[in-house]
Amino acid sequence: MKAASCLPAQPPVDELGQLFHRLLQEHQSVFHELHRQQMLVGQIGRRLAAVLRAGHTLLFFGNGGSAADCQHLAAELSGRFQRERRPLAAVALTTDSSVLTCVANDYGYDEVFARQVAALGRPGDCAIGISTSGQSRNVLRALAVARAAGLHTVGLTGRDGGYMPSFCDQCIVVPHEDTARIQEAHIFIGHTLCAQIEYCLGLAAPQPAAGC
Ligand SMILES: O=C(CO)[C@@H](O)[C@H](O)[C@H](O)[C@H](O)COP(=O)(O)O
Ligand SMILES: [Zn+2]
Repeated sequence: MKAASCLPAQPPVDELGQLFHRLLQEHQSVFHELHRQQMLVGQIGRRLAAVLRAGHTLLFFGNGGSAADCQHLAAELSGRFQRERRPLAAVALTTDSSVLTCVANDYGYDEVFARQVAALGRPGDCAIGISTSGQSRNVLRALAVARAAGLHTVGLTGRDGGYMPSFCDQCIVVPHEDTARIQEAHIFIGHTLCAQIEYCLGLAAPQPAAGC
């Protein structure tokens, strides 16, 4: 075990304070931008609710931190979010290491999500790709396969959107350069979508969302 004397004598209060100050400013500008896009968030939430109401499935996919977001959001829906209610059909395509390693090894990493979408996706389902850069080829490939198979396609992305908007029926771009800030905005959007799904399906206490 490391001796306590290895720790700095004083916590770097000024640096931490500056960091928090900068993060607050960055979050303020990101959330200001999301506020501008709230109509789009509402439209996507209503569309996802309609997909689920019709007995279809949401398929989530992304890399790294976005893979974690996919699992997080699929769990909110198939497991539990804010209310006791029936489980909803949502799955993350990022979790089965046997499928991921088989497909990457035999067909290439670009195919790891596309092949699962081809195997599992049905017309009327919704494919949700998450990529902070909008440049990840495996995410773009899966969206292309989904669209060709008659799935609705939704993207969460960042920076200038990369190629994502042209692969998606509905796409939210978080116009920030820092991957961490984009991911934080994505999980905020994801939670908002979960709340709206529960509201639209009559599964939660009222929240301000019209026209479900
Ligand atoms: O979480 C982080 C960085 O915050 C990383 O794991 C990050 O998700 C990975 O580098 C991803 O491969 C980036 O892919 P993408 O978001 O550009 O599609
Ligand atoms: Zn991250």
